[in-house]
Amino acid sequence: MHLDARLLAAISTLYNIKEPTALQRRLMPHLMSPRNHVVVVEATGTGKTFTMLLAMLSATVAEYKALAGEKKPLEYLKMTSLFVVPNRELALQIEQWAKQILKEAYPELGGMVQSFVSGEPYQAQQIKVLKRHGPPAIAVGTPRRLLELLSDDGKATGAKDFVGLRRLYIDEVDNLVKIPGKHATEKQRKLRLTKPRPGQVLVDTVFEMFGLAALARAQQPKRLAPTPSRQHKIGWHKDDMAVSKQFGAAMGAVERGIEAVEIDRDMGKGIVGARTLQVVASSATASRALRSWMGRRGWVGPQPVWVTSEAQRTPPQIKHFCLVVENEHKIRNLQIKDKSPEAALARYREALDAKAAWVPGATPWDSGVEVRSEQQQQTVMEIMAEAASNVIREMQPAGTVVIFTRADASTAQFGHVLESYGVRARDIMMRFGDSAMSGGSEPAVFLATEEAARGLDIPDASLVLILDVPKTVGSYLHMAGRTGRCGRAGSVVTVVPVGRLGYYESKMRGIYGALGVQPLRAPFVED
Ligand SMILES: Nc1ncnc2c1ncn2[C@@H]1O[C@H](COP(=O)(O)OP(=O)(O)OP(=O)(O)O)[C@@H](O)[C@H]1O
Repeated sequence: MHLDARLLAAISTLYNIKEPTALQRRLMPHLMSPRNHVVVVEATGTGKTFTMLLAMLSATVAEYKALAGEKKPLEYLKMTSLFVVPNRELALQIEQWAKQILKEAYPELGGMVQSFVSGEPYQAQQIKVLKRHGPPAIAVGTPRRLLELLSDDGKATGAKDFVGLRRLYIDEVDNLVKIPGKHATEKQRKLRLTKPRPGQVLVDTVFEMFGLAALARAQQPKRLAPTPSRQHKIGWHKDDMAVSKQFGAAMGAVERGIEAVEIDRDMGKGIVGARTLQVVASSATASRALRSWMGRRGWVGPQPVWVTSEAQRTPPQIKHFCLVVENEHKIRNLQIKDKSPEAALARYREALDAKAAWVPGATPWDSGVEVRSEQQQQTVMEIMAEAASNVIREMQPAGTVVIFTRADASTAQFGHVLESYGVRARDIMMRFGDSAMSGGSEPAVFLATEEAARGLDIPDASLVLILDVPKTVGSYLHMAGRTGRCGRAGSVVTVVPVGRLGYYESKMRGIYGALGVQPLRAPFVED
């Protein structure tokens, strides 16, 4: 199957995309083969999400044309593709891309895509669309919201709609399932087993519904919808444990479902050429543990196609800087370790002295977020805001700035403090409603949290500021990856407190080491 020519013309007009990237050349043929399950693990900003959407649109347009050509009712095109993403912002972005592309290429198919996310005014709009037009061909949504709708068969959508599902695309898969890491405690592991994340529940539920619906279709065409007691059982918000207990059976049901679809040669009446449910999972960070977990669970079948390179997970053109706040009056560049034995001995002596002189809670940096007093939090915010405004002034970014705020400060609170330092910033969500972000020549500045910005594409982002110690290497990689998109230049400045006995500073060294990147010295800061 080839990519639809009108869709290609549209992305050329809209985004000036003329040539496929190396990743797209490798990935697209697999996405376009419905029998292939695919796992994509590539650096941030390489076009994974965009390519998945393009394949989904192209396949759906082809199915639309086939049905229209045979004068078959278009309702068979309901819920053929499901795009699951971890956050509302990413779902809205994908929907926006899809609507822009369809408006340019196939204006009559604009209603083919609908996002399903939590919060108003989105929920009211979704229900209105579902009531008026029924489920869309392509649903893009967050797990929690999709589960709510799925378990609400009467009002919105339900298992019966899944008989036609052909594509299940899972973006940022590691964030959706969050399997316990290498160093997780026994308690954390148990908790995740008994309380799986909504993303995991959703995917397992979809498999089950798809399998059961296809099976029911093959055997008892008139009884597709699950019984009310069954609907209750699969309701996430009512009893997620009940759902998790059914997981074991889920994949078996899918296999049987697939067989049933295969046996039902007459499926052409309802589904154009559907034989299997194609599953595609992607992320810039998918650990070995996650990959084997997906394999064991059968999410991507026994032999998925792996599209991955051993290249750096962080784009090589991104420049990394790290500033360390020692106290209210001193900020400096991260010290790069001299690895000689003399230097190691000197560091050891310094650490002993520092330990002897250390007074618990003496500075805001010493205490954890949860025990920091209000006054201390305010001090930390002031210092970070001042540092952020200085970095923006000194670096003079050519494009948008994205600031990741500290975990203990709400973006609204921090925005307020930042404004007193002359930087007008808005929440990242505002990007969807208001394009006139910056006044005059000032760059647009957005405030974000790690969770809300996962996977977001801000093509002209040229500076990312991380005002906290990233939790993990993966956290840093995804935050940093909001810049340097698709080969463009970008800088990332992380501002961290020195931490108790230099702990945060050495954590940053560890992160850079794990990613194989060398932080640069910011010339505007004295060492
Ligand atoms: N062939 C191409 N040439 C130039 N730009 C492209 C091409 N294909 C996609 N792009 C652009 O590249 C960006 C890709 O963003 P996308 O979100 O898909 O990347 P991603 O790999 O999913 O990133 P992340 O890992 O951060 O989620 C988009 O702005 C898109 O317009």
